[in-house]
Amino acid sequence: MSKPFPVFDLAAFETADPQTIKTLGEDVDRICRETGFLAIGNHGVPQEIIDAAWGKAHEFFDLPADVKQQARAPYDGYPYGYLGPEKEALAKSRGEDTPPDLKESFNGGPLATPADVSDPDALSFCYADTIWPGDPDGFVDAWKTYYRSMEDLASRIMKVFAVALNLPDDYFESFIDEPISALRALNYPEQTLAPKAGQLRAGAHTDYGSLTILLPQAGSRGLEILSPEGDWIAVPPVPGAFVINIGDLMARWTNDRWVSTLHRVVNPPPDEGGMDRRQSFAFFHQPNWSASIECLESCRAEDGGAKYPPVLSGPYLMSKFQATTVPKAS
Ligand SMILES: O=C(O)CCC(=O)C(=O)O
Ligand SMILES: [Fe+2]
Repeated sequence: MSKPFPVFDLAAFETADPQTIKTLGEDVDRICRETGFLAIGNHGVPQEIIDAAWGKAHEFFDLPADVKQQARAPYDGYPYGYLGPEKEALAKSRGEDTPPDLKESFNGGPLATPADVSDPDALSFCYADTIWPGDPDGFVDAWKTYYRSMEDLASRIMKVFAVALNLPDDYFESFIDEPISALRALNYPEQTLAPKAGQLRAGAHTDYGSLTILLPQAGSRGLEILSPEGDWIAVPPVPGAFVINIGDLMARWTNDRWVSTLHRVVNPPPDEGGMDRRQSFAFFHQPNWSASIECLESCRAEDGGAKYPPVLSGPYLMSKFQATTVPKAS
């Protein structure tokens, strides 16, 4: 029997007494050791901000393909702008060769470039311009407002994570004060044609950063996580809540105490009339470009060892992202 999907009450945590905070932190630690997926309710992000961004993304995906292409990423491996269907295979991030994912997406990076950034890779990759669409009207404002809300929510969740790891609640602050997070609106188009063998809406992958804040379409199906027992289990959208999951950098920070769980988005079953379109938002919170992600002292093995060498947040992200690009057919 699968356990009910855990929902964490963020406002309750933030206003609780020290003993309750500790207990809630222990709950989060347990969840992050088991699956690293939970829902965050009572998060305080205004519904109007969510609805506005969601609606504009929906209008954008409804545009004809040639109009969407006007906002396309200018070359393969460019991180932002519109990425049409079959342009990325997430399973390739793990070295698995699959047909490209069926999803299309619009991607946007940090809203500003800090004055002290000079690394050419940082400037040409994560601080590259977002290629904004001209249509629909109001898209950019709604997007930026949602992005800011996610940035703020992510830093509040990082405080919960610090407590869950028995660290001072501001422990991660200096690693995430110039975050290089990206927001991705995803659309899984209606499936009128049978997929190729092994082709999914989004192939099995782990996320790369510290944490992801997902907003799956209300009532939709398709998101699955690999359970510790090795079964694919459905993650249901939780009304009024965001689904969050930890990424690879959090697993590295904690020496795999916490798991960056494999997940995927499967095709709707054809025998249930399921060709349905599905939309989602994924906010990938990513520590500062040059933050060194190194095993936390409290997570080291008894002999002081760590499973992974330190990595820099930005270069790690860049290498993972570029591995998933589907090169143009020549
Ligand atoms: O659309 C979803 O529900 C999940 C998307 C996802 O896992 C991703 O983009 O990394
Ligand atoms: Fe993901």
